[in-house]
Amino acid sequence: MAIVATIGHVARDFVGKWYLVIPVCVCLYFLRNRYGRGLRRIPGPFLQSFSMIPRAWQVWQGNIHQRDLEYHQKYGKLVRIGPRLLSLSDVDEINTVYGITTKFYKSSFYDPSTPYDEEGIVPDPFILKDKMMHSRMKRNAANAYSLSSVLQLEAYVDEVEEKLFKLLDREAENPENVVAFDHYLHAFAMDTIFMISFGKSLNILENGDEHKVMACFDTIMPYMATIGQMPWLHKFLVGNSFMAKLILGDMTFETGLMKIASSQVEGFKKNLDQRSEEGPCTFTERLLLNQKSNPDSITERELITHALGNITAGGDTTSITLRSIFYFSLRNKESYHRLCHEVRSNCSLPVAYSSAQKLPYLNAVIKEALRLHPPMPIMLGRTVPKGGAEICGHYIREGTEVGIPSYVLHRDPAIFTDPGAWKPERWLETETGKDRLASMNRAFFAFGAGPHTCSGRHISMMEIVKLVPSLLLKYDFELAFPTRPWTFRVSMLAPQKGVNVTIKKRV
Ligand code: HEM
Repeated sequence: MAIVATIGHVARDFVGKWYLVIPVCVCLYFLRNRYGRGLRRIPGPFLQSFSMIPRAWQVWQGNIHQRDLEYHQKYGKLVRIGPRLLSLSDVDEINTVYGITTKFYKSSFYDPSTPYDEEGIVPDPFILKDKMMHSRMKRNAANAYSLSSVLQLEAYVDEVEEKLFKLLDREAENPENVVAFDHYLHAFAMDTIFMISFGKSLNILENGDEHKVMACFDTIMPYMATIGQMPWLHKFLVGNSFMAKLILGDMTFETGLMKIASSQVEGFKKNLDQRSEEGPCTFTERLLLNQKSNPDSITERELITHALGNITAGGDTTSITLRSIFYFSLRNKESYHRLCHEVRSNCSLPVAYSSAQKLPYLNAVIKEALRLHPPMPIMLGRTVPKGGAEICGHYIREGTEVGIPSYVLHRDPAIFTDPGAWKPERWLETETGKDRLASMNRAFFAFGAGPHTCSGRHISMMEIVKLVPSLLLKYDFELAFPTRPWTFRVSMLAPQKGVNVTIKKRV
């Protein structure tokens, strides 16, 4: 009786203090987050287990790669970084989370990256949670990304390279000129990927960003990464057409870009009879040929989605890698000279992919650039499937989000000795040994892994393997401000600024 009376008193007091209802509910919600998600025993920063707000704020600040690295150094391989969010840095768990047969699926982190059109969600493989649909789409475009198709795209890359060389020749007229190389490499990569995909350059190199493609990515990437931490907010922001206009203004590149893309596709369709599988074919023509031989395999909407997806996924990532290659090797003179020596003794202009791809040190430099500064350094979120899963010796409930940040995994000192240092030679079997190289390759995560692994990696490698030797054959480079480090802000990607060089023409 006494207990009932006490409860009655508390309830009456509480009803009188109605203004406490909201704070009490919020506190209960935070406590449930902290203690009711089955992750209580997993170490991590204390505050972050109560709410996703601190994590979202950290991502917005742009240095989440550094924070995650510090957390893993302090707490170990498995860190709780949100109420239902775990960061993993364990090469042995790549297969569990990302492997070919895994049941883990893309988490809601990708929701703010989802494109919509008048028919609803655009089926972009990058964001698809539906595994059946994802594998169907990927299968039907696989030959367009294959190595043999990529070899047919070389001529398109050469055309954009010529434009770049003309501009750099002009810059080199005065060897004292400070050249914004980061911008040139970015414009080159955007023009090339559009050219490969649609057979026409965006011509950013010559005309600047008139379609606002780069500006749009610069705005949307931090949004995607930040709101990806609290994806339910997306429908009130860019997921809402009124708010999207307010936030993005006229920076939706899709209209201008779609116009060019659609007119190129119409042109290709008219001339498709003159094209054959043997090529040369642009990416879009290859998909149109697939459609012609099996009309049910790919719809027009999917075809455009694949091709426009290349622009979103392939322009910034490739230019980030190019910048890293030049920045790191120019800061390490010995490495730069070794690279120049290899290229200049084995290649001639115009550089063919088939010959340059055999250069061991060039390949090591590219891999080290992707290790030290992975273009997509953040955690690639996946949701634990029905029934839960065992990760790093812990049982993790279904619905929990987990993921590996490549920036952290690539700095695991147990796998990479002196992990913060630029050492391309670590990737040479002659200098590292077979076993160690195999374990490093297992931990190389710049392109992701499993069914969602990067579709365009061969395309990107072809561009890089052709361009870097061509530039080194034509010019001598030096950093304009050798003691001034580059800057970068991490969101979905990690685009750098401040890669300024001086250029001397050689040939
Ligand atoms: C150095 C350059 C590149 C890097 C480091 C890179 C990195 C990545 C990563 C990490 C993923 C996996 C994302 C995830 O699991 O959530 C991915 C997916 C993807 N990438 Fe790349 N990428 C590069 C270049 C390209 C290029 C040039 C293209 C297009 C031609 C491209 C097209 C794609 C596509 C379509 C996906 C989605 C694949 C899927 O989910 O099935 N990427 N990329």
